[in-house]
Amino acid sequence: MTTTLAAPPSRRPATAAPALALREITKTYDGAHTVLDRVSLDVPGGALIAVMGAPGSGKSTLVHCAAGLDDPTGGEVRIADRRITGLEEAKRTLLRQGRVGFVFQSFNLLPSLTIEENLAMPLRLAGESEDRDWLRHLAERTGIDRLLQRRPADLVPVLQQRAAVARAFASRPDVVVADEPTGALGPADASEVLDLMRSLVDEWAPGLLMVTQDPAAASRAHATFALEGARLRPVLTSTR
Ligand SMILES: Nc1ncnc2c1ncn2[C@@H]1O[C@H](COP(=O)(O)OP(=O)(O)OP(=O)(O)O)[C@@H](O)[C@H]1O
Repeated sequence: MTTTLAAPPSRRPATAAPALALREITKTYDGAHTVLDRVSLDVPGGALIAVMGAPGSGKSTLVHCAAGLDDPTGGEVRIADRRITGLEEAKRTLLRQGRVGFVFQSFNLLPSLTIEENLAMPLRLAGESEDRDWLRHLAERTGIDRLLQRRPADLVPVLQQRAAVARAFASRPDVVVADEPTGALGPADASEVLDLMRSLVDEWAPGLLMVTQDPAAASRAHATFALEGARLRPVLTSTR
């Protein structure tokens, strides 16, 4: 089953391909342990899609395959209609660096760099020139503009995650993937970060795929799916 959602208003043309498309993705470890079984999903630009699942259900595997960090055993992943599956490693890395942003549970900011340098890193990796006006705007929009010369360890967790969210959007990616983005935060801080991610998706219109065990996180999504028994099924939730 392919689940297609009507994209909310966005700056992407209505005819554009989904920001992220998973087609019949299968992932089997050690030739025997099937974690994803013919999973299909469209993430349109301007949509935040949540996938919930118990520990060990395959959420990280899904994110890794979707973002081109890992190749599925079968099926196809397309990012803005460019196939990422089956590409040789160097080409896959190049595509990922330019078109995919990442938010992790543990922030994963580079500790030796300032926040400003962390924000600029995706542009450098993608071989783009450092657009200082854009980075300044990004920092203001994510509420970290006064912290650009600090290092990650100087910031409380919620500000580190704000900076990580800013970094994820820095290269103006087609798709952002978030793996348990609220897992290291208390409820109030989690709510703040979720509101930020949702508002950036609404404003800048990448697709955002978030895997989480947190029902509060899923409540910010345009649509929610459950990963169970290696399959995805839609979940009815009230969205905000
Ligand atoms: N590289 C690997 N080699 C073999 N098995 C793996 C590998 N990565 C994950 N697995 C197995 O695949 C299953 C799904 O793991 P995954 O980390 O994707 O689940 P998850 O839902 O993200 O779990 P959690 O919420 O605990 O992080 C688990 O049984 C795990 O042990």
